[in-house]
Amino acid sequence: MRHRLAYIFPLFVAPLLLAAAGLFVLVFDLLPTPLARFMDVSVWLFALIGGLLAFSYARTRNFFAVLMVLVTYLALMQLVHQPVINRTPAAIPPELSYLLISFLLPLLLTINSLWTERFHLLQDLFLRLAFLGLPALILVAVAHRFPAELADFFARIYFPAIHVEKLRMAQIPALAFLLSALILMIQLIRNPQPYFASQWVALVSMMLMLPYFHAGHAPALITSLAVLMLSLAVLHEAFHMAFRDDLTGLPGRRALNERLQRLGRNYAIAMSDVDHFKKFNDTYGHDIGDQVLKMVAAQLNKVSGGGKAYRYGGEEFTLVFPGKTAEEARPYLEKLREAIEAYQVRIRDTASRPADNKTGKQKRHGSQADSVSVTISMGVAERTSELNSPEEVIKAADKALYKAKEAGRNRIALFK
Ligand SMILES: Nc1nc2c(ncn2[C@@H]2O[C@H](COP(=O)(O)OP(=O)(O)OP(=O)(O)O)[C@@H](O)[C@H]2O)c(=O)[nH]1
Repeated sequence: MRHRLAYIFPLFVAPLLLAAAGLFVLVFDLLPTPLARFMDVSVWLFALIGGLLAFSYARTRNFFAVLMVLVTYLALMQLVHQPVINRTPAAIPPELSYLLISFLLPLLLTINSLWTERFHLLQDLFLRLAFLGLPALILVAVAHRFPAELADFFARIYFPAIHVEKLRMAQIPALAFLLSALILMIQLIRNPQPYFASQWVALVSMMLMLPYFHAGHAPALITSLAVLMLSLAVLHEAFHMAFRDDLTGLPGRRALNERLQRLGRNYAIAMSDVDHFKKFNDTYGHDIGDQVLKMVAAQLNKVSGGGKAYRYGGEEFTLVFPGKTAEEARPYLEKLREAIEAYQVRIRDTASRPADNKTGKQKRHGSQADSVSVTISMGVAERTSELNSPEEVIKAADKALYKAKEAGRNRIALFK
């Protein structure tokens, strides 16, 4: 859980900074006039950029999140702001439109984010449009036919004891926002992706903005920022895909190559490899092999002493220690080796457990029931006058790793 939080926290940085900047500007009324005039355009501009980015990376989920935030803003302006402020006539009473908007936004965003991209791009777009448009159309039709009843249903305070007046929102929409925020947070914890973090912040920002639909440039500014967060999430995800290893979440080979180009004059590099992993895979199956690789990666990711872990490929990992010699890096590596040796991975994949109950019981017997462990070997080398490029240091670390394997595995060898 702790290593998961370490992945999740950075995902919030950009969206929270944007939200905080928006709030700061609004509270202290700092929006310069030329920029304020740009606000109405910026909603469209950011939505266009976000939509195009999402579309070109085939992220239909992001595309619809951007679209829904944009439609929410337009509906708020046309169906609530205009009739209330400019007293233009409206087919549905603006109070009811407001209630419907504040209910539909969290509902549709949640359906959209629970729905993973599974189909062909156009098929997915069409299905989403139909499934997300349908509840909205039904509610609009009911609103035309029974406006008073629907308004009463949405605006009624069902539980006065837990009503939060400060939210300035009826209980059903508030509950929809709360549930949506909860579901998104669970999705984020289970699957740390920039999309969920950005959508969470965008959702909360939109929720806080809705009651201020009449307040100058506030709706346009907050909507622009929400769309910008969702657009940045697409870029962040593209970056993740290119630089992060999908299985372990560690930076991958490409990120390592980038890092190697920026190392200074002194550094140590360790190559580490899971011991007898082929046999492990053959015994427990590839899925449990994957679970073990994730555990190894999570442990290596905790490296201290200024080191950084990368997945080199397969069951091989690289640790880079800028400014350290191999001897200086050794104690930090030793700590990792010990932690991995001691770690018991619980086997969650029931399919790969022994099928018959008797064998299963035998396997589960004893204190180590349903868990497995592995060891790793490491080879370390440092930059010297003979090894003066990162590639040469990696080759030397690989040679040392081979020595560690030959010497019995579950140990660290220094290149000499
Ligand atoms: N489950 C799983 N296995 C992988 C993955 N990548 C590589 N492997 C397996 O890792 C194993 C590596 O085997 P070897 O390099 O021969 O290592 P070994 O001989 O078992 O062990 P040592 O001699 O101790 O290095 C192969 O069986 C690969 O299929 C992965 O992403 N997931």
